[in-house]
Amino acid sequence: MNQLTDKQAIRQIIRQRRRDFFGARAGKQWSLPEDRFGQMLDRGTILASYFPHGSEADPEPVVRMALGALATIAYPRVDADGLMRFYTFGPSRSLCRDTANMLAPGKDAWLSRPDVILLPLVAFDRTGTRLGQGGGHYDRAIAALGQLPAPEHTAIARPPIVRIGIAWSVQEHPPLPRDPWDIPLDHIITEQEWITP
Ligand SMILES: Nc1nc2c(c(=O)[nH]1)N(C=O)[C@@H](CNc1ccc(C(=O)N[C@@H](CCC(=O)O)C(=O)O)cc1)CN2
Ligand SMILES: Nc1ncnc2c1ncn2[C@@H]1O[C@H](COP(=O)(O)OP(=O)(O)OP(=O)(O)O)[C@@H](O)[C@H]1O
Repeated sequence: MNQLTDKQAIRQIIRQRRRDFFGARAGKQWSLPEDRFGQMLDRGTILASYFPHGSEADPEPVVRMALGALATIAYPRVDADGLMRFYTFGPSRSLCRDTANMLAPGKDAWLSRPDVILLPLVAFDRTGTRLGQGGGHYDRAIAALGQLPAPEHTAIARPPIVRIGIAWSVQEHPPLPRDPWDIPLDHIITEQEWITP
């Protein structure tokens, strides 16, 4: 099997597992297995979350922690040019359906550059490989953010964006295929544990 069909086969298996797990869970609520945010989140940090879809894990416990630290929350939006960007809510706090048909901040939202990104995923492995929906949205968005110049008047390079996968424990898979464009995760948080490859 080549890498492409490999990825697709794994997506099918894990999506089914995720649906079964989600369907059987009486309480969909979960809490963070441990608080390791420490220095990661504080006033002024921009944290990108996402609106969960279907049986995806809900990043709500992480968002609640971030709001407590006075961080700002951003959400992804797939724009008409097919590129995904991150936005914080504008004055109207309106939502729209983006071109991927996901809930997203509306027209007046502000384009932003997150410091920490929570990534939805289909499957992950312990080395930080992430298998998403197959659109390549997150890999392309993070690659584009990395190319932005540092803020004006500073000689200091931007710190790298921290990437945290959010998943149910059943989405773990033995070593996944990794393509050259796949940007690895720094951490994975499940309802059971915090994994740092
Ligand atoms: N909650 C969430 N928001 C997100 C993403 C995501 O994966 N999850 N994305 C990540 O790139 C972007 C949108 N891209 C997407 C690309 C494809 C599909 C899709 O085809 N979904 C299928 C399968 C769902 C399932 O069973 O798991 C579907 O809706 O039928 C959805 C979103 C941005 N926002
Ligand atoms: N940095 C990049 N530049 C150009 N193309 C890219 C980049 N990253 C990914 N792609 C393209 O996106 C396609 C899908 O990639 P992949 O299967 O890894 O998606 P995914 O990470 O599972 O999806 P998603 O992030 O949307 O959930 C690939 O065919 C690849 O060519």
